[in-house]
Amino acid sequence: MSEPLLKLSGVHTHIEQYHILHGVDLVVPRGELTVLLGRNGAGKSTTLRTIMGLWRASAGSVQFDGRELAGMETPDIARQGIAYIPENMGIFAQLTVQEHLQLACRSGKPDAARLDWIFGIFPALERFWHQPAGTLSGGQKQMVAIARAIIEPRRLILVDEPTKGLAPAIIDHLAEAFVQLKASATTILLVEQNFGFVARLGDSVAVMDGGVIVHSGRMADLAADQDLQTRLLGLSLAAHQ
Ligand SMILES: Nc1ncnc2c1ncn2[C@@H]1O[C@H](COP(=O)(O)OP(=O)(O)OP(=O)(O)O)[C@@H](O)[C@H]1O
Repeated sequence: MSEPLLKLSGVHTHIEQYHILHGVDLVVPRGELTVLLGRNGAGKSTTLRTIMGLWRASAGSVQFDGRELAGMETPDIARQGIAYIPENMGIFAQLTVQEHLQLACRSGKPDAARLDWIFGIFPALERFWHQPAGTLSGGQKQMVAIARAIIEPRRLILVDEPTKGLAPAIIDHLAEAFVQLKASATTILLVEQNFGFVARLGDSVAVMDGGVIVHSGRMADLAADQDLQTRLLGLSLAAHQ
């Protein structure tokens, strides 16, 4: 098997006086969609922010294609070809869809073929191209956030709970978008709580609890094993209620 694209080993993160990640070991294989599951407060968002350098790892290593990211500044991490879509999406209400995508291009102008590919995935973005993002629905804003992340080719995309607060029809559309993104050989690390959404999409899965990874394996194995789901997802929920 080839070396994973991203590998976290023994990562600890402190936020002020709080010790949040307690030695995270996580492997993200190349070209796959890896899902990070776990209850609220398990440390999933902190893991993504630590990879991006938005929180500093206090110990451990974050290897990206053999290069150490821990200690690097966030813009340098992004320059490795890593995009991050935070839970709040970071959309600017006054800027149009066009302006969001232009700002995300180093050349200031999206590549025409790439833009056509994105419009194929999200036709609504072409329709609302000149509209301020503040006037779009939650699902359409999520599409802007994803489009902005992939307007230039990326090696790894980190996505934090893209389905949160979205209607089922929009979630189905997003699932289709992720299928197309995967087909373009982009590696994806997706944080989710919606198991139905990711059970079909994920290649590999890791489950977090209490700031550590408590399970990792193939998503197909977890999706087919009710007992394992209950033990990992149900039990961890019950234990913390
Ligand atoms: N800025 C902060 N200051 C202090 N504690 C924080 C901060 N951000 C997160 N935490 C704490 O870190 C822990 C992990 O939070 P994190 O957001 O990583 O969890 P999560 O698994 O992504 O859950 P959620 O789905 O609720 O976002 C929680 O106990 C949270 O309260």
